Amino acid sequence: MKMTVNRIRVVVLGSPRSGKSAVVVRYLTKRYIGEYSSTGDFLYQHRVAFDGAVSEVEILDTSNCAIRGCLAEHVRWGDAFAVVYSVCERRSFLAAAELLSLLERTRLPGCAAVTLLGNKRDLEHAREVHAEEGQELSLRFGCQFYEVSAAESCAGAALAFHALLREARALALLLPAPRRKLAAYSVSKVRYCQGLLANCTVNIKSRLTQTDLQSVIIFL
Ligand SMILES: Nc1nc2c(ncn2[C@@H]2O[C@H](COP(=O)(O)OP(=O)(O)OP(=O)(O)O)[C@@H](O)[C@H]2O)c(=O)[nH]1
Repeated sequence: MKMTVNRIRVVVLGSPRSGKSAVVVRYLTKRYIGEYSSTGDFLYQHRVAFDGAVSEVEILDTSNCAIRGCLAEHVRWGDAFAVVYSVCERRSFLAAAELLSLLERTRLPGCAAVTLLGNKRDLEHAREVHAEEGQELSLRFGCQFYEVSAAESCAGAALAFHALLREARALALLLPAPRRKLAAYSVSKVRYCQGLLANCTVNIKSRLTQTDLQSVIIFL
């Protein structure tokens, strides 16, 4: 039997409409859904097994948190961060750089796993940010980097999240919790999805079947 070693909290940050929800749902359900509710944050729970151990993973898909004033709280809450931008929108890339800078300033160095995701790579004709620029930014901040397309395939999102979780788990094993956490976090501001995306079925503007929801518990 596999042993549960830890809980990993992942925060997904990025500009509005960069595709945060699309990437998260792609990873969790392997499905692409065109439109999502943008009214608030969603907390997803799932369980992953890799490298002979199980982790309980919480993924916080944020929306407009800079405007709503909960960004700092999210940054304290997370163990791992996926910073998403759209390769078709330079402004979202600059915002991603700001977010990486914020993470560097507010988290102890090397104490949080971070990945930079350039989404919408399927829209090559509308590209405004070259892959090399994403690569350079990730090197500057010492984080992982992937270009993905939530619309086109689930492979990129799965690879990126898997690598992020692996790094987060390694950090959790190496560093005691007080060094990773600078403050406790209240979940009162997020809609907590007990069970399998129970709340999200109402908010995602396309219906997920019960089978889809069950597939949220995935084993990598
Ligand atoms: N072509 C293409 N469109 C995408 C991709 N990912 C997301 N989109 C579209 O981009 C729009 C925004 O996607 P969302 O996932 O809602 O973006 P978000 O960052 O969660 O948006 P907010 O919640 O407003 O911050 C939607 O119309 C999606 O269908 C992608 O990989 N390729």
